[in-house]
Amino acid sequence: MSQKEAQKKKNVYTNRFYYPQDEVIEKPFNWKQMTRLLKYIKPYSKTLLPAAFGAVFINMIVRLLVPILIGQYVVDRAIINSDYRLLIYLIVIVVGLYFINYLANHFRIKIVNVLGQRTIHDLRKQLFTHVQYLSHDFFDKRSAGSILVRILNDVNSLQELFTNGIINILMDAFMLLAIIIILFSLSAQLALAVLVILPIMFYISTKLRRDIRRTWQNVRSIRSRLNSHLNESLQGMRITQSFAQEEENAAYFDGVNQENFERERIAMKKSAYFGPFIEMSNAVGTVILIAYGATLIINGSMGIGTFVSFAFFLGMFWEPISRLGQIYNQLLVAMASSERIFEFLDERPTVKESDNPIVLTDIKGDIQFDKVQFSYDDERIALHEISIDVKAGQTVALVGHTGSGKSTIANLISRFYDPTDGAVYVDGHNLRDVSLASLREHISVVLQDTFIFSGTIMDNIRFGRPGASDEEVIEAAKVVGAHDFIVRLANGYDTEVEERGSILSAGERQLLSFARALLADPKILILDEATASIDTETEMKIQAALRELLKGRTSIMIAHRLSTIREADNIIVLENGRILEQGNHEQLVEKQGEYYKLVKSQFDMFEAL
Ligand SMILES: Nc1ncnc2c1ncn2[C@@H]1O[C@H](COP(=O)(O)OP(=O)(O)OP(=O)(O)O)[C@@H](O)[C@H]1O
Repeated sequence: MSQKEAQKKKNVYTNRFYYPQDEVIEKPFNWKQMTRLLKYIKPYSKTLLPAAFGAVFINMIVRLLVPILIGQYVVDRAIINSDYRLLIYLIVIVVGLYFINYLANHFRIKIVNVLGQRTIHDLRKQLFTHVQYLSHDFFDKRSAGSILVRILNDVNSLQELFTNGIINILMDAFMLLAIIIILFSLSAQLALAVLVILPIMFYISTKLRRDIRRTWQNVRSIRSRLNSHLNESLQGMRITQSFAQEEENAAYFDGVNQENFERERIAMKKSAYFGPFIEMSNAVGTVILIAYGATLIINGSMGIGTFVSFAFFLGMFWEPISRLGQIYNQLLVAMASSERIFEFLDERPTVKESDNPIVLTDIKGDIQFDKVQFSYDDERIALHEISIDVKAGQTVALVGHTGSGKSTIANLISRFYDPTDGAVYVDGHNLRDVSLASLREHISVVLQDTFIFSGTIMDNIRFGRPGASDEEVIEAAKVVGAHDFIVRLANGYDTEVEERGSILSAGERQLLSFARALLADPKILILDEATASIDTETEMKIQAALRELLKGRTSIMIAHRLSTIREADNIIVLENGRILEQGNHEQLVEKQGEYYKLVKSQFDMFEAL
């Protein structure tokens, strides 16, 4: 294989799960964004924040005091005058100060970590809650993986900033200033000589750090792709095996895995430069200190005590410098992450509530579509001037070829989208004027692919009405005929159903979702009937369960089974987003139109009639 072909193949393997917008790892510093980020610390501005600053302040004072005590008092007074008494006092004071420093440091680390964790927790909670309220079109445009990356990785990458960054930036800046002032006041000549290398050192270390940080960001982004790939592969394992695609799948995995290896190798290599570089700058400073400092002592322009204090302060000097460089880089990364987080937070639901929405406390269940036009993407029209009138308690079957607009009609009743033109009414209220939560309280949607959450069977049914008692859950299961199979499971209602309910059969999952819907006791039921062929016995059970479920409700069924369609009060036949005809089964069969043809072709009509 040529190199070009190999690269092309490699790209194919690594381009899956690639979200370009999530790859940007740094952005220029932006004050507005920073102020917005700082707001997340505000709730703690009267509790954790002052406590952290207090601890930092004590720590700084001790660190600045000790070298002065040692140089100016231990060396220049106690040692030079051989004053043992003073020496012992001084040692006790230094020990005491270090002990206070230990306590303050311990306290600081603890508080700063809690502060960071809390802020991250608040931000993640806000982001998730916000995303949950976004309209369907938001999720249509994005893959679950890319949303996941923002809620997990981007929020995580702010953690370091909130944990140490913001506190350290102030502490280090203050410390640096204090050390420079002290160095100059101890010996301006020596300070100048030693600090000449400062700008070069700061420049190189910041650049180096940024470079290293970027390489680690690259590692992080490939890791999240590895996760997405693994997640999808495991979910789709049965399909992979049934199509014997293990080899191809392994090649995809290896593509991402190999990339991960390479990026980690580069990151490690670059990281290996940093520690030695700081040590080397330290060494250069020390050489200047010894060479020039000794000269100053010998020619009598500096005392030994001052030299000792100077050496201590110089030793403390490099740490805040290198940390400030690190924080600066952290800030740039935080800019990119926070921009992506704020982009989600600024996203508003396209389906908006009016300022004074009508709260639907009790409804009858009438539904009207008045010349509804709808398009998902402003290009293709999914519904053309649809007018439908459903009376409370009626069952309406939507029938039509795939893509004809059946699910779209169902989506508009729940107001997951707003019509582009025309209006949908429930009990005479335009859906744009009613409160979303109160509307959806009266509607239950049973999808073809029933979603089972991890938890027990009991929890899954109770999802329909979280306040329901165990007895009510069991009663609902009995009415739809799910009770029998549930009690046969290992732990009955307490059986855990992980992994989207894979321990249950399609028919059982369907019955479970009926029980869930019945428990919710909605006035309007939207039901996407499963197309999966199930055995006649289950089919009959489901049919019986359906009859129970439909009693006293307005029902919109996306129907596939003739048995269901025949019982509907009204059958609406759709084609390319238009209503072709409507009526009950007998009327439509008599008409010998599209419905007749559809039934004939799909359901082996002659036998059924
Ligand atoms: N989220 C979406 N974004 C863009 N277009 C969509 C979306 N959902 C559906 N469509 C398009 O709208 C049209 C109607 O789709 P709809 O899902 O309502 O059909 P359907 O009759 O329910 O089909 P099926 O029986 O296969 O479920 C189709 O052309 C489809 O491609």
